Amino acid sequence: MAPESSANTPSTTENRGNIAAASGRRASITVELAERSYPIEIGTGITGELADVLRQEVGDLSHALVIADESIQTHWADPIIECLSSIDNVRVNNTNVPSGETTKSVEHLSRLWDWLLSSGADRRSVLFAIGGGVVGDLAGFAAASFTRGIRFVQIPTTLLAMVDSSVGGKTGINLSGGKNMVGAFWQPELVWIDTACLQTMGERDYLSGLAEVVKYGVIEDAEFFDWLCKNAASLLARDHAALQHAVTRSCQSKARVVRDDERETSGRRAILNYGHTFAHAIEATAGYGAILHGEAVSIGMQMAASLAIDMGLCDESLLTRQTELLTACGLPVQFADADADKMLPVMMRDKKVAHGKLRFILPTDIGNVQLVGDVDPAQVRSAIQAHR
Ligand SMILES: NC(=O)c1ccc[n+]([C@@H]2O[C@H](COP(=O)([O-])OP(=O)(O)OC[C@H]3O[C@@H](n4cnc5c(N)ncnc54)[C@H](O)[C@@H]3O)[C@@H](O)[C@H]2O)c1
Ligand SMILES: O=C(O)C(=O)C[C@@H](O)[C@H](O)[C@H](O)COP(=O)(O)O
Ligand SMILES: [Zn+2]
Repeated sequence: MAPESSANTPSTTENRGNIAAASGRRASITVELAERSYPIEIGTGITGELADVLRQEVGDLSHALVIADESIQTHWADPIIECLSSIDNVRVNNTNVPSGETTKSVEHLSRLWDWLLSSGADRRSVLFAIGGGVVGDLAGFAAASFTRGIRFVQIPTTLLAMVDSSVGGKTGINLSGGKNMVGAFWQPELVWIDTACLQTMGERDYLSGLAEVVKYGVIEDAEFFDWLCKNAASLLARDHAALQHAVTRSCQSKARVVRDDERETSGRRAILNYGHTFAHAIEATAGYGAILHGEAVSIGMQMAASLAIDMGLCDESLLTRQTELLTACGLPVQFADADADKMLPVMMRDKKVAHGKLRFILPTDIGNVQLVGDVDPAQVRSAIQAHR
């Protein structure tokens, strides 16, 4: 076992303090990245406030290119388009992509490039991604690559996208052999989170988002982990106040980590990958979409915790507490079809692999993780077997 970095820094008042009340109803968090800094605005039923925020945050807006998940076009994208059209001298084009993980593909990316071209997009145009993580990742990469980069705005409509994928600028698509294998770091101009969207989500997709919320508690926010243990029932009931707190706290966590290591070079940002080496292999081997990303992350965090116990990094009580919280959140904690023979070759393509060696984010206690290299593949197999 080789701990490569103690990837955590203690939480301080300073780095918890990046939140401000933007209005009576909205909270605002800044992702501090010098000239690439941008706000995350969080509230419920706030579409009426978007035009003013765009005037403030996205200057020189004359052409909006709206890419929305087809299933939320009427309910959530149309009101945004109405708002954009109400801004003086703004031309709006709109297209849809199909729902589901298989849309994060080179075929859909290529169609979006052609659509951008035929819509007359130029370097002053602004792309709006409305939907879950699939749309955010795909449309974000279209923005990163079209004419070598145009501005974009993230309008996440799923819990997972609100707490994780819309923030931090990781964009990309899948290859059949591996998740997110082609992409770019490309930060948005603004993340606009209206938690009202969560009320129309299907149960399975909604619960999937809770896995990434639990992740923040384990990797760097023990106090939030305890809050989640006490408030899981309110989150399951989609209580507005509980959601506002969970989304805000998660975005604060993500903003802190991204500020400290935007491009995952120092090891700090890699903590957001807790459970993901296993999760991405589960998703790819099960076939994209069969197991949702958050479900795979839940199972992957269990496997990572078992690996950490086996390596003497933490004790059993961590796994017990994590299992209890994930179960209370209605998430799976095992995967009967997990096949180490199929998963290990996929895991070797993980982006944390260095010099041909697997590296994992492993917990030492709730709120603390380490980037650990040179792990014995036999122990990785045992961790997979432990959660079948
Ligand atoms: N870029 C990042 O940092 C990052 C972080 C985490 C996850 N991800 C990626 O995000 C993806 C998963 O995102 P996801 O969970 O949002 O999945 P998703 O985008 O597939 O959305 C889940 C489902 O919810 C539907 N939907 C969206 N909004 C809705 C609403 N308000 N009401 C009803 N239905 C709605 C969609 O049509 C879809 O069927 C994965 O590809 C994962 O790899 C990226
Ligand atoms: O933002 C990050 O950094 C993350 O790792 C967040 C993860 O939840 C997310 O699933 C991400 O897409 C995984 O990135 P990858 O680099 O392992 O593909
Ligand atoms: Zn993830």
